[in-house]
Amino acid sequence: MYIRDTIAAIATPLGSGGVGIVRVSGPDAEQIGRKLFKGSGTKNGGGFESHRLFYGRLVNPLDDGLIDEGMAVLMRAPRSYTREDVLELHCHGGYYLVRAVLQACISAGARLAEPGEFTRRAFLNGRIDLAQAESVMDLIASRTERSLSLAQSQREGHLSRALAALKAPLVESLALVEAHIDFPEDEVDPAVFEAIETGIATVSAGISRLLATFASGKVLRDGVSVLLLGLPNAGKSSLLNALSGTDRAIVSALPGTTRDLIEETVSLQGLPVKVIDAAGIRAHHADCVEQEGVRRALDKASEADLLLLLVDGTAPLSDELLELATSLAALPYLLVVTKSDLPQLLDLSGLAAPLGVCSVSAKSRAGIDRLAAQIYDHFVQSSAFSSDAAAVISNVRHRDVLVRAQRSLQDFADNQSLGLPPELLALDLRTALAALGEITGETTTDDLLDLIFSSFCIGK
Ligand SMILES: Nc1nc2c(c(=O)[nH]1)N(C=O)[C@@H](CNc1ccc(C(=O)N[C@@H](CCC(=O)O)C(=O)O)cc1)CN2
Ligand SMILES: Nc1nc2c(ncn2[C@@H]2O[C@H](COP(=O)(O)OP(=O)(O)OP(=O)(O)O)[C@@H](O)[C@H]2O)c(=O)[nH]1
Ligand SMILES: [Mg+2]
Repeated sequence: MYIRDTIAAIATPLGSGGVGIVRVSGPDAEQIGRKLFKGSGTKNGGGFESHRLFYGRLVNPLDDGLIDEGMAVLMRAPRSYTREDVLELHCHGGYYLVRAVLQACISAGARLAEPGEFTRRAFLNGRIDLAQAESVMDLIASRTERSLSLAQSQREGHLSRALAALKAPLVESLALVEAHIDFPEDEVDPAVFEAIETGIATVSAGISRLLATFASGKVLRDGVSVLLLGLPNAGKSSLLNALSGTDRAIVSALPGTTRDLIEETVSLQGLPVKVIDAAGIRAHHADCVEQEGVRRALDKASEADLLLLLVDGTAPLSDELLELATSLAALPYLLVVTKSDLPQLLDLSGLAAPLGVCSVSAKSRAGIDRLAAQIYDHFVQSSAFSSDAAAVISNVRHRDVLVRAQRSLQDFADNQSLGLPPELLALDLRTALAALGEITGETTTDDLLDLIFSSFCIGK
């Protein structure tokens, strides 16, 4: 990929919208702007004043034919998103219109940007590091306040700074080890060994602390799925509606109402949760459609991150329910007793509740918030955030890199106690350092960058 050329892409979602933006970055951005934007303010001085929005006409550079009325801004390097000259063309947000503006940019000499290429250039040109570039995608993908604030914290560089703080003692220890490569061991001051050991222990503890945030960080970023299972009429669809505050699923007094899987994503205290409602489980189906629904429900059971077994609190415990609970034995579930606003006839003794019990009413909403909190607590360990609230890892790539770095530090400790020569010890520390550098992108390869940025959307 050449960074000398000029790229263009649609920056706004495709479809109808108030405004659509086409973004151009690279050395020809200004020239392209002159070819296809005719604005009153840009005429006389013969060009764009940087960082100023102009009103004018967007025209086809091939024949000067009108495309749209629009606005344009040129942001001269290095004060731009990519640190290159960036041109933005703002037109009406029409499906065809925005494409026509993009096509005009291509006609004027730009090339279509690859997915994530604007952000990749921001990284390659040193405006942001790799962890910050990755956070841009998380920003776009986030659906709850919590996942957004995780992404913002990473974009602001909290993770990068935490890593820098780990690298410093590692670099110092490496310098000490390397300084003693040429000296036989008995000439080395024992205080030096101690300094190295302390340094490495600090780094190792810091890595462990970051790794401890991963499980919670990942679920807050990516969300989880929760499957509602139970006998027909247990109140599954009513609970889906209560948790989501919608009328998403049909509720009726007829057992066997729901057949398809019905999903709705809700935010439970900022945790993105995909709640899945399913057919009630029973052996004697009304018809083959219900039978298929039951099959799909049970299939989903092993896939979901958490099962809620819903039990109608107004009915006595049935053999069917015991059978269902037993069939789930290998999959831990949270037992949810429903319809708590009505007189309760259910005796729970004899029914296992591996993850606890809670009682709710979809009708009065009693217990709904407590259930939401229980689901949240099941996935998010608040302890992971209490100590070092700023830096959290939520990305599998970062986790894998930290595990690798930790392993190299362990190798260092093992090799040191074996009395191996400092050359080898230095190698372990350098490997750890290089691994840490992969998160922020000091050590990286084109393949890694291709992998990361290919999952971006075009135009970002
Ligand atoms: N119209 C528009 N809105 C947008 C973006 C954009 O590209 N265009 N952004 C795209 O993601 C986001 C804003 N992110 C940006 C980040 C940095 C710079 C930038 O120019 N930074 C320079 C200069 C800062 C300055 O002028 O002081 C720098 O940091 O060197 C611009 C946008 C969200 N909103
Ligand atoms: N009073 C009261 N009635 C409820 C409550 N939850 C559900 N119901 C009633 O119980 C019946 C069954 O509710 P659904 O939510 O359709 O039950 P389901 O588990 O989805 O049933 P299927 O889709 O047939 O498996 C309906 O008549 C609901 O109005 C509740 O909290 N309180
Ligand atoms: Mg239902």
